[in-house]
Amino acid sequence: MISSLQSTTTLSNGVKMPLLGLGVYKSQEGTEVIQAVKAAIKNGYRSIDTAAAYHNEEGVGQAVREILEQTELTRGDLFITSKVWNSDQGYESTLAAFETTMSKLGLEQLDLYLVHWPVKVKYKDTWRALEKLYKDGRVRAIGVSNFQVHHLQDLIQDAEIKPMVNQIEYHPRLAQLELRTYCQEQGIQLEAWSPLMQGQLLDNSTLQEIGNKYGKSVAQVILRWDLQNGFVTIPKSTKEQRIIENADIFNFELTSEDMKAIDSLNENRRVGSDPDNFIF
Ligand SMILES: NC(=O)C1=CN([C@@H]2O[C@H](COP(=O)(O)OP(=O)(O)OC[C@H]3O[C@@H](n4cnc5c(N)ncnc54)[C@H](OP(=O)(O)O)[C@@H]3O)[C@@H](O)[C@H]2O)C=CC1
Repeated sequence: MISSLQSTTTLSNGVKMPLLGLGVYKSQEGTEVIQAVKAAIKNGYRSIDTAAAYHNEEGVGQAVREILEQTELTRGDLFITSKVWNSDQGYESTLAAFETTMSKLGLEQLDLYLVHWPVKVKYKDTWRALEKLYKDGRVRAIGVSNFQVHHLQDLIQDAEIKPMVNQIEYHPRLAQLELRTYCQEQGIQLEAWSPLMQGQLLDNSTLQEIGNKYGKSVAQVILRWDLQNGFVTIPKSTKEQRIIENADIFNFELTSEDMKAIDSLNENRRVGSDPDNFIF
């Protein structure tokens, strides 16, 4: 149920994942990311989305440690995600990358580990490494990111464990309809990255009009639309006021007309790379 900032979705293996989390891509390692993560958790967030490629896992880990010392929260209250980067893909290299991530984070167990991008030829070996980490209890859930339907079909046909999550670019300009249907059929939880289209939708008049009806900002309208569409969402901000604003989405409900009006903004337009054509 979408009722509060602590609301969760249940992944296919029974693990509960918060519906809303803080993204930390481009949050600078050190003071900036530490302050953002602490501000988020102090204001009720329970989930943080980082990656080896963001070069801020040490700051995320430090913020988590400080929060656990300063509050009554326990490690089990928090949900930390990281991702294996493209140059580390392959079986042994993923296992090694995971150890580096864990020592940077200073954690014993990760909540969710994702294959960051579907690096051709390698992603199946990478997935076998994630399956091992899961079976060994090092991670509570495993998933992928930026996988298209054909990548998922290819992966699943050889996999022992189906991905529990697919984290994809998703916002009102990029509806991902086919992928969405496929993941829902397969029981794969969808998670929206760049939900605010990196700020590019904030002056959209349709979204502004909908927001005005509820006394909500465009960011809040989009994030609520994510949740009502069944997505976990992870907006990024380093500013406490916006971190609070982005989480204040549990006290209103978009009508089906609002949802349709937002759906109609789709242009199949990305701000990030195309998973079928990326070079990094
Ligand atoms: N798996 C993948 O390949 C990818 C995953 N991600 C994940 O998704 C997260 C979110 O995506 P991201 O690309 O960061 O972009 P978002 O769509 O979350 O937008 C972030 C931008 O919007 C600004 N912003 C945030 N909240 C507000 C607000 N309420 N009002 C006005 N401006 C606002 C932020 O600025 P400021 O910080 O100054 O507030 C920042 O410039 C990432 O941080 C990362 O964790 C992202 C890209 C790829």
